[in-house]
Amino acid sequence: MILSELHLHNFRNYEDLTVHFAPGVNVLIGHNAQGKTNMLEAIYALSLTRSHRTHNNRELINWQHKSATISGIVQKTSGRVPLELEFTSKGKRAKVNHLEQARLSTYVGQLNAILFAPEDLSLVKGAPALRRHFMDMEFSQMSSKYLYNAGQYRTLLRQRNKYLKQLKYGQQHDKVLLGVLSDQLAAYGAEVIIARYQFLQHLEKWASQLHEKISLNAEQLRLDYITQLKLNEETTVEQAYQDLLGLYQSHVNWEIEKGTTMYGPQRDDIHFMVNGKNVQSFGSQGQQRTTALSVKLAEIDLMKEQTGEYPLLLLDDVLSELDTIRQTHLLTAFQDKVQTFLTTTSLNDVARQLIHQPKIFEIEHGTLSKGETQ
Ligand SMILES: Nc1ncnc2c1ncn2[C@@H]1O[C@H](COP(=O)(O)OP(=O)(O)OP(=O)(O)O)[C@@H](O)[C@H]1O
Repeated sequence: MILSELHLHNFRNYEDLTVHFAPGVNVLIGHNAQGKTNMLEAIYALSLTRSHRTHNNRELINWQHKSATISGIVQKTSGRVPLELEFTSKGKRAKVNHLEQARLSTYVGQLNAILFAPEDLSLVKGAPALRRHFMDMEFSQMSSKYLYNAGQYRTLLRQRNKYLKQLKYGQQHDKVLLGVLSDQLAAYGAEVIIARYQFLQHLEKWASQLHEKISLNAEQLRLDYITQLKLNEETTVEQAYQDLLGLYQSHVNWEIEKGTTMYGPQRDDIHFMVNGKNVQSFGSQGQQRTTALSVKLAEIDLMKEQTGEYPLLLLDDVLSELDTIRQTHLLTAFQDKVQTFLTTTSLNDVARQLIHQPKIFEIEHGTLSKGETQ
């Protein structure tokens, strides 16, 4: 898919902007704090209805105004789809083909984008919450069912945790309601766990091929989904539900003592195994980077496999962080198939010879000089 045009109105430091992108590589160049990341953030938000760097929508609205709009035209094999998102202090509204969507889960998936920023290099060595967030963001784009189940799970988890705290401090005594919450939580939790397990298996298939290439055939990558349930390829959602419910039922007193939910997908993790060893604990920094890169790039193939369309690739200032082999991989593997947006402060950081006919935009104080094809 291709984002052919983007309009920003009072989004961050952009007051009014219309930009036409090239189907190939778009380079956004500018000094620090001019609006390069803001533009990638706008594209990412148009895809997922939320920013990759803040949960607070208010931050997306220009300081002088009360609402912000991002809109754009997506070209897919099935046709042209206009998308629009409006952020106000009260919330957000999403439109597909000019029709407002009652549920965000019917909006997400219209435009798919993979964002790769320097902080993604810590996908491997960072905290487990980062990897869970990664799974949620990526799998939600591929499956509205996953998006819905994960959202329901989060809401119920908050309710159950609150209730467990009330039981702990004697503000509630009735365990029947806890049983009801446990049952519902186990049902959504099982859906999330099984979907993550299955998506990770597909992701592993693509990531291991890429990892082998980038490491020049020296390394084999495996992705292990770490969960409290015992899973195999035959495990059904129903079995996972029974197992998770069983854990809640048999540890009810411990959970009340802790005042929080101790079981479920909010405790899961991914282990990245390189040549059989966990690269988080035993890998060099280079191996961790290669792993993060392979996994991120693998999502492109996975999305194509799951949705029939290549996503957009958003590269926020990552080229300067990668050595020549990894840069070459990043730029050569996908640029003829995938519309790419990359930000940089200087073209010296970009191996220009690797990019075929980039369209270059200079960004200064939230305005854009006309894009030129080089
Ligand atoms: N809500 C907002 N309203 C107006 N301006 C904003 C808002 N949020 C951020 N900005 C401005 O946007 C600019 C930052 O833009 P951005 O994060 O895109 O920088 P960048 O060009 O990617 O720079 P770097 O190369 O340092 O990452 C800053 O000048 C900041 O003051």
